[in-house]
Amino acid sequence: MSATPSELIAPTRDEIRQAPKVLLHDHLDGGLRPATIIELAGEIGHELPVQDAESLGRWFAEAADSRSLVRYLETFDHTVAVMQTGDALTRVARECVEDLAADGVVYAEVRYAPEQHVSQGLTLDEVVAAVQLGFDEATEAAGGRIVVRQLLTAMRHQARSMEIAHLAVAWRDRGVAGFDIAGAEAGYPPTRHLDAFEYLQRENSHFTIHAGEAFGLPSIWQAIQWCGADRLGHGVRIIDDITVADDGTVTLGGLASYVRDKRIPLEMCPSSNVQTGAADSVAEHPIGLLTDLRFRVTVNTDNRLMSQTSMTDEMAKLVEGFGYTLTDLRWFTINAMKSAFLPFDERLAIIDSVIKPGYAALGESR
Ligand SMILES: O=c1[nH]cnc2c1ncn2[C@H]1C[C@H](O)[C@@H](CO)O1
Ligand SMILES: [Zn+2]
Repeated sequence: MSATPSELIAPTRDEIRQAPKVLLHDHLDGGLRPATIIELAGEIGHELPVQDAESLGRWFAEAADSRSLVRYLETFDHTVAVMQTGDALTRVARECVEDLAADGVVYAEVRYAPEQHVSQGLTLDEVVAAVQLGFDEATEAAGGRIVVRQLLTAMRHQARSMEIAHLAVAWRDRGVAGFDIAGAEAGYPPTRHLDAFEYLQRENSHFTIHAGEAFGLPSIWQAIQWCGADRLGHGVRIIDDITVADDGTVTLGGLASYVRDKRIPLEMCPSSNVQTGAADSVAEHPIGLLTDLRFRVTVNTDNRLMSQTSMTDEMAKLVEGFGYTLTDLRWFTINAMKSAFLPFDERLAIIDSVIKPGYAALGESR
């Protein structure tokens, strides 16, 4: 069978932007517009390293470009500082959805840690409500072009995961689709929060765990085999359990086999991984091999501000690095939608009525 043109021709940036995209791993406090940070900081007297929006955007990218997750995470001090009131949270949430919709994202799960937004007196409940208000306002304004859900994150070095898990369950029918843990990985294994994960499992809830980013296989193994994670945030170090011989023969270890066999979704964030040192470049990112081996790979932004990126940018970089076509981008997108923490019928509806027609309109119809 001869290849169709879309299988041979690299999609243009404009085609990638138009194509429906699904985002499962995006931090609310990692995606603020620089101009918004400056305005909000001015209102509360928070001192920023630089004063104009363009330099601030550059500052975040350069400071995050540290080859160290711990140093990368220090940049969040400034974004979290300006997200301490209901109005600020609602604004940031609204702008996040506006930016994602303008980028052609049709479904997004956006995460943040409610416990980091209570320093000026908001309750955890008020934090979630303020974010939801922003999401609701923006999705309504977008006229149904985008569906957005919250994921509530607990910080792995803190001890509030059980509270946050309860919060996620309490908000499950009001816009919260799941739970996550994030923050410095080395020294803070997922099993530290085992009680929260066991509680969520008993509640039939969904959760993902940042694992296999700044620490290797033991973290992934714990996340899956002890904690029962539905998905892996990054999971890029699963590559350590795969060997490729000189003749090209690939051997999967027990954990890598399990992850692939069980179709455990990998929330891969190429640009972020280059900044934290988890990968040397996007073109050398393990996403290439993992895609070839048909792991359940998804493409994500992680932190649009710190990486100065978008879903279109991440996909464009992968197209450049690996020669991916619209067929591949559609595969990533359907993988992501299948892996969403949304009820099955709603996932299917978006695949059938939004994603497939969207790619077909661009000439990708298989
Ligand atoms: O890539 C990441 N790995 C671990 N933690 C992260 C990453 N990106 C953001 N975070 C942290 C910093 C944020 O303040 C927190 C909640 O979104 O999650
Ligand atoms: Zn992340």
